[in-house]
Amino acid sequence: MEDGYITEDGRKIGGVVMEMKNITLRFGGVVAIKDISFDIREGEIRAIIGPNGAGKSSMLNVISGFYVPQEGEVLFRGKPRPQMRPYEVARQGIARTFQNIALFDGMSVLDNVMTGRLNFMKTNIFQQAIWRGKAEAEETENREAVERIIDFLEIQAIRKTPVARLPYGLKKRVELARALAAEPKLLLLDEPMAGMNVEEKEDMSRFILDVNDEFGTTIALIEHDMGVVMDLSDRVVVMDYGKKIGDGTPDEVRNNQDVIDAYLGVSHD
Ligand SMILES: Nc1ncnc2c1ncn2[C@@H]1O[C@H](COP(=O)(O)OP(=O)(O)OP(=O)(O)O)[C@@H](O)[C@H]1O
Repeated sequence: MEDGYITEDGRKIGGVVMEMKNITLRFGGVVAIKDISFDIREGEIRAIIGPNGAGKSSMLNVISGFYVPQEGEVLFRGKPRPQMRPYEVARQGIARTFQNIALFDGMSVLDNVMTGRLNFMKTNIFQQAIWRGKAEAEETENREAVERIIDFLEIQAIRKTPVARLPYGLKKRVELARALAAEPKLLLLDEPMAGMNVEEKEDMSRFILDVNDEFGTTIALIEHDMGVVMDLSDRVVVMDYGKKIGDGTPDEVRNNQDVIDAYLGVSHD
């Protein structure tokens, strides 16, 4: 597994992109993450699952660089990473979605997805005033990239619709579109299927698989519901009460007694 592995469906998974080494994260007296280690490989769909309060969101925030753990180390492409501002995270090629949808409600789908391109907009307002041609070329390029993503996620019909008018499942898809507009190498999804009905979950699963397949995007996602990620993920980390209780392929994890107990609510301390 040194340099990667081949999945059952024949996809090549590369070397380690991100490594979490003995991470411990505390909030005052609460230990949200206790001495957890795992890695994420290039091209992989990696899920972190666990019951309520297991520490998944905290872990996603450590991966994204928003939280710095009190103990342990996060290596991104082999280098330790410091706490970072959101734009610095974006420049590293990392984009994320949020559990509570974070879109601009009054703006159209198209404009919301455009905000994902901010890092590609090089000309500033003064350059735009004196050098209109360059600004226009840049705008065209960004619009084309956004339209491609809108087509890819099959949201053409709602491109001009204000986000506030959309049903929940579509809002989640628009959020995914905005994250993709940043052309991330690593995409972090925060409970992408939470609150969705069965059909919406199936759609979202298909889009996640398509994104990974089409763009080769490495995807790390956290999810409460064990069922939905099993068909989707290459490898799964299972957390419970801040600890890692399982890590492996979906089949390995499904048959792990600690995992079964955690999901049935059996205490194991
Ligand atoms: N900002 C914070 N301040 C204090 N405690 C926190 C904070 N964030 C999380 N916690 C605590 O850390 C523990 C792990 O929470 P976390 O939100 O990471 O779990 P989770 O697995 O994402 O839960 P859920 O599935 O309910 O979203 C919980 O006990 C929670 O109360």
